[in-house]
Amino acid sequence: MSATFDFIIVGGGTAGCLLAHRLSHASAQPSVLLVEAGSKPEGEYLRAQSHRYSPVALRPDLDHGFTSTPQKELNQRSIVYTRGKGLGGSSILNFAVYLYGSAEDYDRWAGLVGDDSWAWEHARQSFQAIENYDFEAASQFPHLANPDPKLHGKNGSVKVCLPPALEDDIVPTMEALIKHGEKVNLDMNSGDPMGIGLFPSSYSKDGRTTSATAHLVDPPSNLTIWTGSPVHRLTFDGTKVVGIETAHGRNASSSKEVVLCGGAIDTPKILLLNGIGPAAELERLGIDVVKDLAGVGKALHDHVMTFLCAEVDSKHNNRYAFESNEKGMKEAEELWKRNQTGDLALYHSCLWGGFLKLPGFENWPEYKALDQGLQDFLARERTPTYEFIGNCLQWPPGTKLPEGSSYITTIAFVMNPQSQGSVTLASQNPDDKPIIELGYLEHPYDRRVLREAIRETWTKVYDNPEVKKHFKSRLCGPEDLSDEKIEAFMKDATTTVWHANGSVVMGKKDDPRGCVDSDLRVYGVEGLRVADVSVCPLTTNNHTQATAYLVGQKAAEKLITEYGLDSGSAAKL
Ligand SMILES: Cc1cc2nc3c(=O)[nH]c(=O)nc-3n(C[C@H](O)[C@H](O)[C@H](O)COP(=O)(O)OP(=O)(O)OC[C@H]3O[C@@H](n4cnc5c(N)ncnc54)[C@H](O)[C@@H]3O)c2cc1C
Repeated sequence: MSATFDFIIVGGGTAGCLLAHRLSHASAQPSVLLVEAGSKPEGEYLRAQSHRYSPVALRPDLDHGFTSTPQKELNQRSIVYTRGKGLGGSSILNFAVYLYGSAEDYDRWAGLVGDDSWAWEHARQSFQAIENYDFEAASQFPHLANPDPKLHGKNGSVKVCLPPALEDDIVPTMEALIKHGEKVNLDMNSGDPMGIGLFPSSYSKDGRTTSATAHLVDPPSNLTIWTGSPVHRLTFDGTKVVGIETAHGRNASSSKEVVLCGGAIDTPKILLLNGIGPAAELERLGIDVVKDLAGVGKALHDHVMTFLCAEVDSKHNNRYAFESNEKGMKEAEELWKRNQTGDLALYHSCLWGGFLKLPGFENWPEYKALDQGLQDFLARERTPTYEFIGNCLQWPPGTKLPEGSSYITTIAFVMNPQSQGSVTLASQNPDDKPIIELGYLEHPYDRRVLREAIRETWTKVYDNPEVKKHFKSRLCGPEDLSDEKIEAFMKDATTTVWHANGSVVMGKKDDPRGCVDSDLRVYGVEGLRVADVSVCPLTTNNHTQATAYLVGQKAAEKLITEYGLDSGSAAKL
């Protein structure tokens, strides 16, 4: 006989751990089962700032190991599609940028789904409930970062922090850009992301916060956690979901609901395997249809980016000298282990950049061809056309530089991508990886944005006189800034930001692509909700972990209120 829980959460990732925490701490103490495919990750190297880019390489066991189909617009390249596996999900191995998105995103989200609880004013309160913002770090650079404490939370579990120290080149480079006309944004998480600024991150002086380190410390006795347990089957009573079965045949029943938090690739996979999706597609694979739902696995959206890297003289910065010095690196590891200080707390601890408009975008034919509602949204003051990051890993990684040289890596991103991909099943075997078609750059608007964003980023940073005087050579970038050369470069260099979303999209009842309603209930199936970034009806203008936390928080607020689990919490909505 299987054990029965009030709620079963499938996927202990970014959204899933937060949801498990909130539900299990509600005053009614509902019984909650959290079922995670991967392990409970341990290990010091997941923790230092400098390692923000390396968990995937160091711990392949924490990655689901997906690869996309060959991409038509990217010279038929396939993209390695990392997804976190283990308690914490993708928050274990993401690059830790912590940005909310624009107020415009949430207001548009609310409008698209017809539910004000997703609008900015409510989203802002939910963001505050999630975070524990460290203001001390910011106090050192008040002209570059000065968030208003009233707009941020102190009582949440996700530690959000501005960098406590900056590498040598960051302040001068930001100041050089500001001198040449860039607006500085003192709080990138105010709902207005426009301008350049220091990006907060989910690193604190204690290291990386994952959703598991934030939300699963000391779990209460009414929260049961199964790891190493990929869920393959949903169990049904007619069209009502009443439980789950894992790959190893372990069963559990739900007396209230099952909530899928498997992320933008696995959640549609679980639905499709269990007969919820486009009927014709399921029948072709011999899967019995429980609910014909055309949008499942469709509308996959993602941010794309290209790295741009230049060799500079080492008077600009000494990142390369640090990274290429094995002895210094070992000492830094020792120091980090001893007291979380030293070079590993400095190098790559800070990402800075900007969310900006591309000049003249309103006149592009690619913009004018979009529907009017979208054009209006893109034209709003707080909606960026592109993002750039001002310093990142050396690119291509491992490039050897002569003594006296270092590097600056910038990144250009497309915001509000219009290209669409899909997640479909390769077979009815749950062990088979799904087919991930990303559709990158297939929409002409995205190609235009990326082309102009590359030109703007390159010009803004490398042609700035303060940077140019240190410039030595191009390590990664277009041969020149003509349309032709940039477009050729895009085909070779465009890659993912791993922000997949929208594959089980939230929509109004009459929206043909809608899979869940604004309370996250799967249309036409009782007892089943989805709470992860697969529900996003638009790709928010940020890096998506904060959006995942927001969806987890909203799911908790809605379930707690609906089931009357915590009388005090109703006021929060
Ligand atoms: C390499 C990388 C870098 C990134 N960098 C950033 C960044 O710097 N800043 C930022 O904001 N965002 C970043 N992101 C994106 C961000 O981390 C994700 O959008 C977000 O974490 C997704 O959260 P989620 O809850 O939807 O899914 P996830 O956090 O991926 O959680 C899904 C969970 O479900 C589990 N699961 C899947 N299938 C099953 C099953 N059948 N049974 C049981 N469990 C299952 C998975 O193992 C996983 O634990 C990055 C992502 C990656 C991969």
